[in-house]
Amino acid sequence: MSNKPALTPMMAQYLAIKAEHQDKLVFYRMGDFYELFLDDAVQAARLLDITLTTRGQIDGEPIKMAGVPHHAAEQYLAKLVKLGCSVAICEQVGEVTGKGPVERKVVRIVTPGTLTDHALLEDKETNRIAALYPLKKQLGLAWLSLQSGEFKTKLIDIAALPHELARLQAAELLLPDHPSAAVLSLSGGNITRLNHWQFAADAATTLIQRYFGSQDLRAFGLTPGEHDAAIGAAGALLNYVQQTQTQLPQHLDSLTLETEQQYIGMDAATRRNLELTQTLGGQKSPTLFSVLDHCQTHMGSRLLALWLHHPLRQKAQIQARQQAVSALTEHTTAVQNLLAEVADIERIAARIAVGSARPRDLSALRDSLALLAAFRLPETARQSSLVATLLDCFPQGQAVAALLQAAILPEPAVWLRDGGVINHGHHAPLDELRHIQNHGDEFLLALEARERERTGLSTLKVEFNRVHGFYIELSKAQSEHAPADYQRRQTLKNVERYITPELKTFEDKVLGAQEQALALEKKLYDALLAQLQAQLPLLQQCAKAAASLDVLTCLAANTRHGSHCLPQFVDYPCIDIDQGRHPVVAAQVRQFTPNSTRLDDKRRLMLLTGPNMGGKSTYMRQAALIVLLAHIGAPVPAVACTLGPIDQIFTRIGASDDLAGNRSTFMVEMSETAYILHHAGPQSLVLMDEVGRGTATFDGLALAQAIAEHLLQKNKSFTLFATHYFELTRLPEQHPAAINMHLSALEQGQDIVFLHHIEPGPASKSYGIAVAKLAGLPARALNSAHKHLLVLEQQADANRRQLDIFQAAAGDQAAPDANPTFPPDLADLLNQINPDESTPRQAMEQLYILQQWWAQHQRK
Ligand SMILES: Nc1ncnc2c1ncn2[C@@H]1O[C@H](COP(=O)(O)OP(=O)(O)OP(=O)(O)O)[C@@H](O)[C@H]1O
Repeated sequence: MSNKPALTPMMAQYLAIKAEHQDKLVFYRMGDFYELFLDDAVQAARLLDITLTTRGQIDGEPIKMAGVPHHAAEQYLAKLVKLGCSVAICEQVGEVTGKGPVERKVVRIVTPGTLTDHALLEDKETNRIAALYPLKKQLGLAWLSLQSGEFKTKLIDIAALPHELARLQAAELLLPDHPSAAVLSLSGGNITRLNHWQFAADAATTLIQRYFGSQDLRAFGLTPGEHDAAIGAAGALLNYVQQTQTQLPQHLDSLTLETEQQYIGMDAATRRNLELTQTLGGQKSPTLFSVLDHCQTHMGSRLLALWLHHPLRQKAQIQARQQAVSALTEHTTAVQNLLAEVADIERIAARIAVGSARPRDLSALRDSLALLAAFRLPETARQSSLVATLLDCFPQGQAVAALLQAAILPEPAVWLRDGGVINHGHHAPLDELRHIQNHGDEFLLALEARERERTGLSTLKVEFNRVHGFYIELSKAQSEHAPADYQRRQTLKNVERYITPELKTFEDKVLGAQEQALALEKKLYDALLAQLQAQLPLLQQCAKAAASLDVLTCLAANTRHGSHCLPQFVDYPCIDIDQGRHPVVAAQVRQFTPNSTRLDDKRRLMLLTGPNMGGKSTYMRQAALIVLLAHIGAPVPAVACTLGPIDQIFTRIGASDDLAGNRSTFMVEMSETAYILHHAGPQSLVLMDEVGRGTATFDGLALAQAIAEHLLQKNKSFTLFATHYFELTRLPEQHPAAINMHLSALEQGQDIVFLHHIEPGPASKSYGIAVAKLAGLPARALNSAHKHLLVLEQQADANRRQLDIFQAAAGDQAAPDANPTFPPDLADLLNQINPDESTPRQAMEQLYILQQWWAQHQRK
């Protein structure tokens, strides 16, 4: 017989629950605490910095334990989820019987991608969960947001995976636990592996059809066989949500199949380089989003961020937004004043869907819906059919507002457990319980008066004591006249005490009133949530309409700062920006110099030169940001703007090491460039900033030239190509679709003044030392640099003169003589070259000469 002490029933219960949630931390509810045991306790104590204690023993070992108070659990959950942990919340669900532990059940699993509590979410960010499913040659990607109800799926190319993930920024990624997933080579992020059968297309089809009550997936644009990987990924997501939320929330949008034609494509590097919602340094501002976001609601801000990452390609959709922006321009103040009072209906709806909405959520929802329903704009605003459609959603919220007005107190308590949430007059039994609690004295006085009158006994009193509760008291003398319905409760020396059925009922009511009222409020509240759950589609529609109105109004209001225009879209190839400004840099400098950008079928590549700090990067990004803004329907910072069809934006800007990915600066630069050369087309906008500078001068120059030529000849994309290689400015001589432009600067003595103005032709100088002076290089170092420069220039002149001797013989480098004559001795030729002191251009020329010398001597 084993002499090990048996597990306590509670520990046995805990271990059984833990066995089903091995990969999660289990928060096990005990009274006012969530307790964690064993390894969970050790991990939580470390991650949350909470005390680790012990309690009881298993196999002679003390059981490690750590706990967090129930009322503060959210902040601990937030921390754990941020660290990538998933937590199973195990609540007491049974009655306390005194026999064995109370029944407990996991009621919810909190994972990074399925959060709905607002304490756990960033206000302005959309929390998404995604699933990936490689199946044969397909790769399915599905994603959903439990806050917004967004639910989408698509088939993607494996090469596009990093870019899709950069776009979605999913908080959690589901993958099948199957060798086929190894091809995805994902690193970082919160990855949850599921049994691969959870991705099976058949089961997924049934689940999706059941959820949406549809007969067929074709309604969603999904064809079995053709889209199996996308269907499987979507099914795995639904299944996971069902498991973690214990039931499927009813508010998911109908599943949509996303196609490549919908949005302008941007790879991960482009989203990063354009600093749409995050700076290159990882901060939240200054970014395009931070500068634009004057939305009044958090749901508006989230939608704006979504739009920035999803520029539209369909002209009709963009123009509908443009018309809405124009129609709202006159009404921005009225709309913004309204929206400033509107709560985050989208997130409240999500909390209603999962049953976790709090009383203050419902009062905020009530007030917001009522405000929206009462809102009117003049007819002129409704000339935009989009604005009219959005405004027409709001009156539909009136019925829910009325329901909540009737059901919820004007200012309900924060917590349902405290009571004081359900309105007076909503439910008669609750009113009565509250009346008893609040008006017990009045009842007793009235009862006393009534009984005295009925019995005619002058000593009759209604009293209360802790031991005997309520009673009617009569003097000994009058007690013999007590009515028949008086039941004796206590006999004292001079008095008799009685109870009546009415007083007994009252006593039961008063003593239990508070408890009963709380229980009743909870029941009524749950019933109200169930009623609201039936209205979720309507709530989400109102939320989406309010968010869209918020973004469109924000875009309209932004035009007040400096001149903006609504771009015109044409069907021929062109990017024509008149006097454009960089929306973020312009908001930061005192005076911004506007610049125009003109590219068309005949001018496809602009070679940009100019001093460091001259504004090349700003100019290039400005063009991309204006194109992007134009495609979300926003007014752009320019005097005029005409755009032909654009399908993708690519950027190769700046150099950064990807040490985690084991790629050097140059490797990153070249793999990003390779991606562009493989994917850019004639409708793409490509920004290339100083490509080639990450390697030796000759290699860099040669690569830069080859890349520019590839873009001109093969990709035929619209390209802005900034470079410090002056040799490249010869490109337009061979390629008429290339043009030279430069950012101008003025020299004043040893100083430089940047004009930041774009002008035709190549730059004449690089002004590196003047910029170094601006950067604060010590005077001594600057002087020394000047001297070195002088020597280098003199040597270069000398070299040039020597080269000129060759050139006299060799002819023009651009059009080499077919039969130049050279000195017979190679040593002579080589002696005249000083590699340390040659400029890249001279070095190239020298190479040409050597090559020709060699060719000539081969022939001899
Ligand atoms: N059009 C403009 N008007 C006013 N200020 C500008 C303009 N363009 C750029 N600037 C200012 O000049 C700074 C440098 O610009 P930018 O980084 O674009 O130069 P660059 O030519 O790319 O430099 P480098 O070659 O060193 O990368 C910006 O941070 C901004 O403050």
